[in-house]
Amino acid sequence: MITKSLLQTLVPLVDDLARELPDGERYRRLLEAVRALLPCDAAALLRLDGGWLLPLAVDGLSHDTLGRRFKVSEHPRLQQLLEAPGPTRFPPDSPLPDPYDGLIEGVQLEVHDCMGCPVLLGDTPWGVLTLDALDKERFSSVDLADLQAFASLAAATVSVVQRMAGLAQQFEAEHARAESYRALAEEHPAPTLIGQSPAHQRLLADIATVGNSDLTVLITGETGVGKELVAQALHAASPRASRPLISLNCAALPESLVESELFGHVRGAFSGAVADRRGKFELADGGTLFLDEVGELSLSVQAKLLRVLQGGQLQRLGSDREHRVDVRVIAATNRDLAQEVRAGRYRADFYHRLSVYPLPVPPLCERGHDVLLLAGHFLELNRSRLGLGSLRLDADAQAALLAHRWPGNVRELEHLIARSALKAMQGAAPRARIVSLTAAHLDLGAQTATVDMPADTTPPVDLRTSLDDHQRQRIADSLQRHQGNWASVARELGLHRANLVRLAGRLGLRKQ
Ligand SMILES: Nc1ncnc2c1ncn2[C@@H]1O[C@H](COP(=O)(O)OP(=O)(O)OP(=O)(O)O)[C@@H](O)[C@H]1O
Repeated sequence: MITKSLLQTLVPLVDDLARELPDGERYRRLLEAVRALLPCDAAALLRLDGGWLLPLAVDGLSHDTLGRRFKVSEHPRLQQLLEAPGPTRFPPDSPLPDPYDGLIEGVQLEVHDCMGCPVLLGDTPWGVLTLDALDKERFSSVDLADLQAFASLAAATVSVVQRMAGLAQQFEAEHARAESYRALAEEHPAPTLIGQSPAHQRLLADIATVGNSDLTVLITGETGVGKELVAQALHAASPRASRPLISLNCAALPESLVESELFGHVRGAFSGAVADRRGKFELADGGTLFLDEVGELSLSVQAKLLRVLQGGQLQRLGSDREHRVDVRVIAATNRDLAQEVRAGRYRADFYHRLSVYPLPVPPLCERGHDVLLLAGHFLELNRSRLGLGSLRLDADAQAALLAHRWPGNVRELEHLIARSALKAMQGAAPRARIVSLTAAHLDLGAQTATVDMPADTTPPVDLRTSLDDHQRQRIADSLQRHQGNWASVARELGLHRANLVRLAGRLGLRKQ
């Protein structure tokens, strides 16, 4: 039976359906209403994507939950909710692990009462609505029909969002992915750029604007900010999405090989060329070519590339035949190419040809609380990899993550979480269901303090010199820890090996 209070809560939400509201706000209001009416400590709305459930909105759960991606096959409660025809309440003594154990805001406790309902668009599962409480009998008086009413409203909200965005095609694609989620034993969720900060929103808007064009894009940004993921997102947003995205890391190959990798070669073009081979340009025909670390190309390769970009024609090494290619180029660099041009190390014409649409990716320290969402994403990956029930952040760990400057950006965070998860697991009680990461596991204090509070007891030094000193010290310390293994040092510091080697050369730690 529909009660008066249910009606009073639902009517404003029905009104919302006909109003212009940001998508996030719609979902937030829905969950707020769920929490106002049903006696839960947390509620979440998750969207199905292949074999994964992605939280779209959470209320009462720690902020990092929004960045987590839950693999359905690893979370039996979510799987059961998704497959049920209607609402399910789990028995309070159910032995099944709860995906939100340890994630209820502000407490480290396990969830004790849990219910949820599939959200269906037509007959197709679109996602789930979940409710959790910290004590055992909280939901005993809840009428499952109330939960069903909210799930139906969630479905209506989703339909409105999709129609308003004119996403008919995406709607079809999502249906296809949702339909076959059991068949999709995917190891990783489709790559998504995680974040909600204003800087991140601007990046997404830029991707949407230029993605749907054939313009050449130059993605810039510090090491580890996610330039490669941005390139993938640009390709996915383009009319070439169903065609190949071919990548070449320009820093990883010596000059002679870069040319043959890019343009291909014919048999006998050089010793070792035992057969004709197509280059990346030909492989990317009709699609996109991603040139990573494009700042590392030599002047002579830049000249050859420029000719292909201008004329759309190339010759394989050792051949005089011309091949016509239709390729969109996306390039990325962490160098300041304008500065490289001024220093005579980069061709001005090539630089201008590449940067038709310059796309800067903001450093992590400018993305506010996105660091927690990203931490949540990496925590869930590590939870799964280590076979843990739950991997959560203590409040002091969250504060430490927010205070750190992240010179190695998202990659540094990714490696830090992997390292700290291992430490936390080793320190936890055997077979602990919830493992908590503390600030001590993250061990960021000294680094954060050093960056935040430069010592002022010594005579003043310019910023460049003090930065160099700091970097020299960190690399030297890490080298000692890893017995001189440069690959391990690069991993620890969140740098590409080639960039680390170059930096170490400049700092006098290694012969150039
Ligand atoms: N917004 C994001 N959401 C999820 N994962 C991200 C995001 N940004 C970066 N990552 C992850 O961080 C790691 C580093 O990202 P990526 O390799 O794209 O950085 P990059 O800028 O290309 O680095 P480099 O300059 O060193 O080549 C990858 O594992 C990537 O998946």
